[in-house]
Order: sequence, then structure tokens, then C-alpha cells
Amino acid sequence: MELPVKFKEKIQGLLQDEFEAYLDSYSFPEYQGIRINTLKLGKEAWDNICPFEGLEAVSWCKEGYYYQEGDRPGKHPYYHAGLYYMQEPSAMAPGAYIPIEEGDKVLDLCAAPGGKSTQVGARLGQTGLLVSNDISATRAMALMKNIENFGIRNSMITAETSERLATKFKGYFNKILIDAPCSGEGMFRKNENAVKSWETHGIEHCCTLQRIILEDAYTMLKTDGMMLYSTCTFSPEENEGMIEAFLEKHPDCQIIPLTGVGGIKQGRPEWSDSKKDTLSGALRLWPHHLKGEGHFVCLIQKLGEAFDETKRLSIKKRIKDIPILKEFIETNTHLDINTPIIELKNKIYLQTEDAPDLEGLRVIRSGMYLGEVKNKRFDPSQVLALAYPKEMFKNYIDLQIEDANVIKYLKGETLLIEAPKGFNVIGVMGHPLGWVKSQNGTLKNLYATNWRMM
Ligand SMILES: C[S@@+](CC[C@H](N)C(=O)[O-])C[C@H]1O[C@@H](n2cnc3c(N)ncnc32)[C@H](O)[C@@H]1O
Repeated sequence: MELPVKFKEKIQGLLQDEFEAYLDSYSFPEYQGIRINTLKLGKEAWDNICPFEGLEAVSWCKEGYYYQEGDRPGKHPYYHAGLYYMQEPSAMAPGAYIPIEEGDKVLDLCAAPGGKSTQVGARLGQTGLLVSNDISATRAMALMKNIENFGIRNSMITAETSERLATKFKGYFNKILIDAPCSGEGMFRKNENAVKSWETHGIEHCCTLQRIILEDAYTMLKTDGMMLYSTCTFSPEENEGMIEAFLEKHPDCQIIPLTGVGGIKQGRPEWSDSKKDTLSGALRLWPHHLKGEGHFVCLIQKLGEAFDETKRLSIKKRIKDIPILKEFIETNTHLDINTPIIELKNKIYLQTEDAPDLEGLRVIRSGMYLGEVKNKRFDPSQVLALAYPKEMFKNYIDLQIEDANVIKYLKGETLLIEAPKGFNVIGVMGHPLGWVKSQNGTLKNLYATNWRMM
């Protein structure tokens, strides 16, 4: 790996006698992690079915593990069941350090492909609301799939600029995650393109974006709300310097100090202009101090007054108001038919009671997609099967992990299994995978085409 000379000189000046150790980290292996989905199973249940040998705990994220080279977690049926997310271990820090309380309204402002959104969504435990946003609609589609696979029900997904979101959500959120677009110096070890991008775009371009995003996040925070700012870069301009400039502009905000564990170091006030001690309450993850690529994390609280001016969705419909949907839900599930929904071009989305009105925004998913009313029938979505435990479904077929039918199902094949006539949910080791339709000993495979195993 050839590091840009300018970068090397700068980091040497910053790290001084740590510089050699930092350079040595480029010969260390790439660290890969998985994070268990606590919406679907607890630690004990995971330990009972874990298919990977020698997982090692990530010290700053209690659901995180390093897996070994040769493991293929993305190819395992448990990945299709949404039991875990694959994530670089240092990237687990922002989602682990942001305080989340039951019922919080959380915004993940730069969310794709969904590492931190799935983490925070799991921590919300299906309470409150998670709005996940990314400026790129293409990346937001990948984000949507990850959120759906995780079974996060209380979520909305948008593809917007922070400026446009801020016009809708003034003073609305309790917590905001800003995993800012950055110069990506922490990605150099595993991705040569990150070096090219650093040389092309430069740090100043990223700083401009970060300043705008932080300002908009401030507008969207409630009084006492907290935002967690993170980057995967080392440059002080995008980290301590960015926070310092923000706090100068907003004296009603303060850093909530965080304490590093497992080799995580504190922020470096000496790398800022003001050298304010409070900046040491931020965290720095370095590849020469821990097993991870690198991150910066800082938690900020807004104390100033803010008023929630966000328009709420006027819920006019519930499941019971659409006869075909009501019949499907009552026949096949134990879902409450009073649950609020919205209907958009025959597609039905589950809503939370206090959902915000997203009109005028570029919306990727307005609530959890339940399915489609089509030619006087209801086609249930893949998401519906993944978003609830097996007990929610009246007909559930469970397969053992070694059963060849698991892979056949994930590949979209028809299965020869006796089951009650009509819709069934099929799953593996107690965890739903998707729908099948049973008739005369045959299961028609309804596993969504774009989710199939290759
Ligand atoms: C570091 S990545 C986010 C990674 C993500 N948080 C995760 O954990 O999977 C930064 C993201 O910011 C998005 N982005 C860039 N500029 C943005 C803006 N002005 N508003 C919102 N998102 C933006 C990029 O498309 C990119 O997906």
C-alpha cells in the first residue's frame, strides 16, 4: 500500500513517536466483524446456534464479534434470517456510544448502507422512531434492504439533503447520528480507492459538507437532545477542529465526555486551535491501538430551546379498514388489526401512531412495507415475515439448519413439504425467512426474487 506523501508527513507530525507503530499497522490483517441482531435473539440463543468457530468479542460493542478469515457470514442462512450484520469493528463504536432510550425519535442522517441504523434500530427495540437518511437514492436502497432484513418496524427511509430534512423536522429528534462523509483516512488500510478519493477530493471539500450537515442536525435536535458525530478519518480538521468550530458557533451545546475502552483513545485537544480540554471527551480509534480500521466519535448535547414544529401524518386508516388486508392478517397472523397504516398505490405501509408527515421529501420507505393489494387479493411482503417472531404467524414451518430445504428455499426452489393449505411462514432454527404457499404437499416459493441466494 503506497500512502500519499502528504498524508504520511502530516500524520507523522501528529503522531510523532507513535508514527512507526501506526505504519506497522498496515501489515496487520483486515479485521472483520459481525453484530448480532438483538431484535431477533439474545446472546444465549446466539451461542446455542452460532455456526462460526472462535468468534472473539469486540470490547466496545457488546453485540459485536470478530470472525475469522475463511468464515463466510454473508453466505449463511442466518444472514438471510437477519440474525446479524457484517460490520468493520471500529465502525461499531458510534452506534454503541450514542445513548438510546426507549421511545426515542432517532435520525441517522448519513445512513447508507445501514451499519449504524441497524445497530440503533435494534437498540430502540421497536419503540420510538428511526428515520434513516442518505443523500444517495441508490445507496438508500441498500440501506432499506438492510433495515428490512433486520426486521426494524418503526422506521422511515429518505434520500435527502440535510438542508431539506431540516425544513421538515425542526426540534423533532431526541438523538441524531451523523456518520459524516469524510476523507476516509481510516479506510486506507483496506481500500486503495479510498486513497484515490482522498487525493481527488481533499479534506477541505469534506469539511464544507460536514459544517452544513452539523448545522442542519442542530436545527433538528430537541432541547437536551444529543447528536453523535463520527468520521472514519484521522485529520484533526474533520474531527476535533470541526467540533471546536461548531461549539464556538453554538454556545448552547456541550460535549458529553465519553470514555474509551479496549484500546480506544481520547480526543486530542492539542490538535485544535483552542486546545480546549473538553475535546478530550471525544474518542479516537486507531489501527495501531486496537483491532479495527479507525474512527472518531464525539457526543454533543444541545441545551438551548427548540420547538417541535414537525407536522404529523393524519392517520386515516387501520388494517381493519381494508377488507382483503384484514382477512389476510386475521387468517395468517396475530397482528393487531387496529394498527395504523397508509396506502400508496395499493401498497400498504405500517405506521407508528405519532408518525411524521414526509410530504415533499424524497421518500424511499414510509413505514414498514406490509404488502400489496392486487386483483382482490393481498400479497404479503418479505419484510412482514422478517419483522416478527415466529409466534406472530398462525402457520409456521421450522427447518433445521442442516436441512437441504433451507438452501433450496433461499434459492427460490419449490419445496416438497406437507403443511396446512394456504400461506405459511418458513424459517430456520426458529427464525422466519419468508413466505410459502402450501397446496397438496408442495410449497410454492414466495421468497422475494431480489433476496435470493445466488
Ligand atoms: C460514512 S458513509 C455512512 C456509513 C453508514 N453510516 C453506515 O454505518 O453504514 C457516509 C454517507 O453519507 C452520505 N452523504 C454524503 N453527503 C451527504 C449529505 N449532504 N446528506 C446526507 N448524506 C450524505 C453518503 O452517500 C454516504 O453514504
